[in-house]
Amino acid sequence: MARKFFVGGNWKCNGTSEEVKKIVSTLNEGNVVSSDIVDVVVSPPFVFLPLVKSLLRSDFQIAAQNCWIQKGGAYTGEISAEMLVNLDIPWVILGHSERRLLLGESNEFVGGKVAYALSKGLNVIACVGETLEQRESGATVDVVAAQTKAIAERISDWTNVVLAYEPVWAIGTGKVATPAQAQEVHYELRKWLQINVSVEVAESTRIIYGGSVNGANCKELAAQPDVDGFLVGGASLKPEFVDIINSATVKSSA
Ligand SMILES: O=C(CO)COP(=O)(O)O
Repeated sequence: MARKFFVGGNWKCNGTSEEVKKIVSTLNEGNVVSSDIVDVVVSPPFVFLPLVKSLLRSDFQIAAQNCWIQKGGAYTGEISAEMLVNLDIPWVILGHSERRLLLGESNEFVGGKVAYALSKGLNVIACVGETLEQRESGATVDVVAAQTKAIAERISDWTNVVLAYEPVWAIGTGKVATPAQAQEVHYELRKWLQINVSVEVAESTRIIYGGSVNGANCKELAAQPDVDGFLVGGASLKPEFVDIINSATVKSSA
């Protein structure tokens, strides 16, 4: 069965309520392809989740950018999976490289978060990716495999997981991976899933690419056989996000 194209917009730590309203109205007016061929999920900062939920078109979904590894409680500054469920937020991004690198989230910690979020009924966009140094030393596949393994060891059902390959050197740098570079790592990740999880999970799990995706480069990336969509940062705050969503047609017309 074909994997449904998936486009996530990670707004990161950006925006005022006025700006958020503007972004949402641009999306609401956007002429996008049918939700039969693409899942669109936008991820505002926590404080804007209710606002975005109240305004956003009903064919788009919402993700939080993180959640805690276990049940809520005395964890100052954290947001629990239970709270997201309570607010009817269906998705969460976990293991983003900005959290891994700036806040020291380990592979095991991210794996634990993915397992806990899934156990509470959330859908997870789980991020993996290598640094420039790791790429230059030839460690890319080992790094993303280790990150994926820490997740795979803790979960038994991949149905509600989207895997996002985001090479750190391509994030926010304007230095996008070439379609061949993205395809190579996506292929390796799928092979890893096939060998270490199952053929079915490898075939059905969406592996999306993130790192300087924009309206101009999305189509060529989308044409790669193992690229099932995108996780977009900077360009998800701009009108061109609509063009990125519509790159789903590259797949449906293939
Ligand atoms: O980190 C990203 C999405 O999660 C990618 O960010 P940019 O698209 O701004 O490079």
